[in-house]
Amino acid sequence: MIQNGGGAVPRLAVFTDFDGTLVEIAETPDAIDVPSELTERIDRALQDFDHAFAVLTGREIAEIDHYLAPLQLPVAGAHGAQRRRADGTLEAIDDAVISGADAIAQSLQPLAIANPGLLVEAKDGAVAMHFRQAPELEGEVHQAMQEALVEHPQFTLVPGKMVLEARPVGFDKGAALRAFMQEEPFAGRTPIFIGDDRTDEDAFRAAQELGGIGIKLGSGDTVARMRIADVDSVYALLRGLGDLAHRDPEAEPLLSDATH
Ligand SMILES: O=P(O)(O)OC[C@H]1O[C@H](O[C@H]2O[C@H](CO)[C@@H](O)[C@H](O)[C@H]2O)[C@H](O)[C@@H](O)[C@@H]1O
Repeated sequence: MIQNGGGAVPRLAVFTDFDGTLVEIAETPDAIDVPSELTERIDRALQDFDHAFAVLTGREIAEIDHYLAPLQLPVAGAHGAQRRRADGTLEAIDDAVISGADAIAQSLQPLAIANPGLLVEAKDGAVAMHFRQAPELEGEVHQAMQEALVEHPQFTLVPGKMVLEARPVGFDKGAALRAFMQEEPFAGRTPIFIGDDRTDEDAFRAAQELGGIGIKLGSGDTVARMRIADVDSVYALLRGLGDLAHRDPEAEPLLSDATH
C-alpha cells in the first residue's frame, strides 16, 4: 500500500511516541537532548499530513509543549490519561484519577528519598518511578508500586524502559489513538503509529485493527507489523511519507507488481 507510491497512496494519520522515538533515551527524564531541528521536522509533518499528526506519550502534555515549543500538537499524555484534541480542547480528567495518582506518588516518596538513584515522576493522572540510575532496585520499585496500588485499584502497572508506571485502568495509547481517529482531521485516514516501548503495543494493535500499520523502533517482541532501526530513521521515514503525501495521484506508480 505505502510502498506502492503511486496513485493509491492513502491519506495518512501519523502518530508517534516521544521518548526513544522522536528523541534519544537519556539518563534522566530532564536530560534528553531535543535536536534543534525537531520542531521544524514536526511542523513539516503537520503540513504534509494536513495536521493529522499527534504524539502519544507517557509524559505530560505540558512537557511535550515545552520541548516542542512553539508547537501545540494534538497529544495524548500520561499514557492517555491526558488528551488534547486537534482543535486544542482538553479531555477532562476525573478528579479521582488526579488525586489517586497524587496519593500513589506520595506513598513512593520514602523509598525515593532513601535511595537517591530512584526518581518519582508525579503527573496529572499517572506516576512513574524511574530506576535507570539504580537498576539493582528494580525489585523494590515493583514491590513498592504493587503495595501502593492495593489502595488504588483504579490504577494498573505498566513497565517501560527502566521505569515502572501506574496509569488509570481503561487508559492506554491504543484507546487514545482510537479516540483521535474518530475526530477531525484524523477520521477517514489510515493510521500509522511509531513507538519503541512496551507501552506502545496497545497503539500498534489499535493502528493495525483500524487498517493501518504499527512500526516498532528497535528490537524486542512486538505486535507491530514493521520495524525501524533508530530515531534518525524515524525522521527519514516521516520525511519520506510526507513526500509521498504530496505525490500527484495521477502519476505513474513508483513500484509495480513484479509477479504479473
Ligand atoms: O511514551 P514515551 O514518550 O516513550 O514516554 C515514556 C516515558 O518516557 C520518559 O522516561 C523514559 O525516558 C527518559 C529520558 O530518556 C529515561 O531517563 C527513562 O529511563 C525512560 O523510562 C518519561 O520520563 C516518562 O514520564 C514517560 O512515561
